[in-house]
Amino acid sequence: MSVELQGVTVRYGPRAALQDVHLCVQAGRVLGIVGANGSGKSSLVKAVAGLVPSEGRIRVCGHAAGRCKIGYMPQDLQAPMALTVLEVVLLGRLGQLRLRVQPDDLDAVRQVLQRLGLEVLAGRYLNELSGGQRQMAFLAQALVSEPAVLLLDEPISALDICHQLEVLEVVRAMTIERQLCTLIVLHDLNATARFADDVALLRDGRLLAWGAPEQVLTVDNVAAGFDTRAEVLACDDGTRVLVSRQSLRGWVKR
Ligand SMILES: Nc1ncnc2c1ncn2[C@@H]1O[C@H](COP(=O)(O)OP(=O)(O)OP(=O)(O)O)[C@@H](O)[C@H]1O
Repeated sequence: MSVELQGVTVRYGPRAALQDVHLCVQAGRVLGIVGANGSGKSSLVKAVAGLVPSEGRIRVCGHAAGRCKIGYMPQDLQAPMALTVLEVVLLGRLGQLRLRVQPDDLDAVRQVLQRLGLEVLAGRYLNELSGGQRQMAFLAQALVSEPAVLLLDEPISALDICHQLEVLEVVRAMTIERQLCTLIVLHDLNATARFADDVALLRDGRLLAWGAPEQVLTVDNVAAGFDTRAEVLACDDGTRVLVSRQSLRGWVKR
């Protein structure tokens, strides 16, 4: 199983948001997608989900985009608020649901709620939750569908550092256990370096770099991708941490 993009372009009207992107994600691996605001990250993920038309070739588990079982968590989380967390997560089983909710559907929901530490919220209404709790409920919805491909668009943007770590650990563990192809959009470059097997760096819709985190998240690529001067610091345990030092854009006053 794999997700393959060959020469993929996404246009909104005459403007290309993504241009001629070539990528591949194998089963059991996490691809971190990074890039500046507006660089085309969400457009890439939506193209794989079959939610926006694209040119070029996208193969998802051997099929055209949109024809394989996909768990998708969008960046903008809009939902009918008169639903409980359990109901929202159950909606992730829509593909499997029959006229009556079966025990295995409820089991799957309970398991994913437990995995994310959300059991205590199961009966709570979405509009009574914090932004981070709501974000975790939607992550649970994406995971419960038992997808072959997991597409997560900024799934930790509202989470505290502890929940960020836990969520990324769960995503990585489930990717390996279930041999998923996981594409995850993140703004945190250090979290990406730590949790992704491969990283794709986009700039103005083009793929600037793709490969192992230490090859992609270099000082030069960060400058080219984000107009930011960064520094790499070595930690005691051998890991590297990127620290942004200075915007390289002229309009920032000092
Ligand atoms: N529905 C749309 N109609 C027209 N233009 C769009 C639409 N969606 C996105 N765009 C444009 O396409 C480009 C890429 O947008 P996209 O949302 O893919 O970027 P992104 O990298 O996910 O950004 P961010 O980090 O801010 O979420 C941007 O210039 C954006 O303005």
